[in-house]
Amino acid sequence: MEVQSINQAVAIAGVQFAYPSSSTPFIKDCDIDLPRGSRCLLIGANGAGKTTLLQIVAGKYMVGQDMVRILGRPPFHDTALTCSGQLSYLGTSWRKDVAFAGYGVPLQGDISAGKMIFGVEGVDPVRRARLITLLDIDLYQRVNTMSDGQRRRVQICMGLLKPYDVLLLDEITVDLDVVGRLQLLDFFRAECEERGATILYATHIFDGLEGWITHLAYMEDGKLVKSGPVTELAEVAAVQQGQCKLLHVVERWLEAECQSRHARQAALKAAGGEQGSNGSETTIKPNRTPVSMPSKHLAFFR
Ligand SMILES: Nc1ncnc2c1ncn2[C@@H]1O[C@H](COP(=O)(O)OP(=O)(O)OP(=O)(O)O)[C@@H](O)[C@H]1O
Repeated sequence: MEVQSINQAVAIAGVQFAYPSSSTPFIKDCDIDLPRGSRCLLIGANGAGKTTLLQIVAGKYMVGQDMVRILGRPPFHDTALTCSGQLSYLGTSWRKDVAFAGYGVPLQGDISAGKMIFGVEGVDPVRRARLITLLDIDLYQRVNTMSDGQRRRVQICMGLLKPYDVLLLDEITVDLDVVGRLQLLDFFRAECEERGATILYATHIFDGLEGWITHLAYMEDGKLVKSGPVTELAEVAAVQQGQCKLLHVVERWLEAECQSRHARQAALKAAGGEQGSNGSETTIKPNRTPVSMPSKHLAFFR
């Protein structure tokens, strides 16, 4: 890998990763360069590999030291990156991990939100107060009496208490109401513009993201098929100029992906074989439409 510019926050180059249950790499051909201060939207169909890629970038899986660099350092090998909070990951597994291990406080327990939030040491009180207000947290409410969305707000608050340089978000706003989500997006934008923080955000909810994102990365079956600054992606640039909706652009990409998968499967079926959605293995993806299942299962859906 070339020497990284000091302005580069995230550098992903030639990353390859296979889950232990598979002999072939699922993640491949993924290159992303994000300068400091950027906000990159990571999108793709269910099962495309967004969470896997985010977890690789978060240093949860080992890949070659040159394949992923965060602030010039390899996240799996350089554990100080995550321990210091410079690299932070908030996602669905974070919900499970932090619920029982984060800061030694059980998030499902009979404890007030305030006790949990104020239990985190070394926090700037101004930042903490700003987050509590922003996320509209009732400090006196016990977390075991909270709704999913309220508990989610406490989790997000705790995850953002310490300022990060690079933040990885995996569908964290899914339980939030519309206003809460938009306010959080504004907070993130300010973090990027004022402090030079960098955000990589995987989501299926595009509301409020037009004009928010600076970069986009679209994954298909473990590969990045479109990525770069929004100004360099013609269809997304049109979104930024208000000519169309991001939702509709992504919908077109997903439909095209689906159609080409079906065409591949039909061709294989005609040739007498069976193939999985990535064209290399025979699999059933439970979150795909029935049409993508091997032909022997289609009978159930006819
Ligand atoms: N621990 C694991 N072991 C083996 N395969 C896994 C594991 N975790 C995920 N996968 C597989 O990797 C693929 C990508 O999953 P991943 O969760 O990264 O997708 P995603 O794009 O985040 O999907 P979604 O939008 O549904 O959250 C899927 O086919 C999934 O079944």
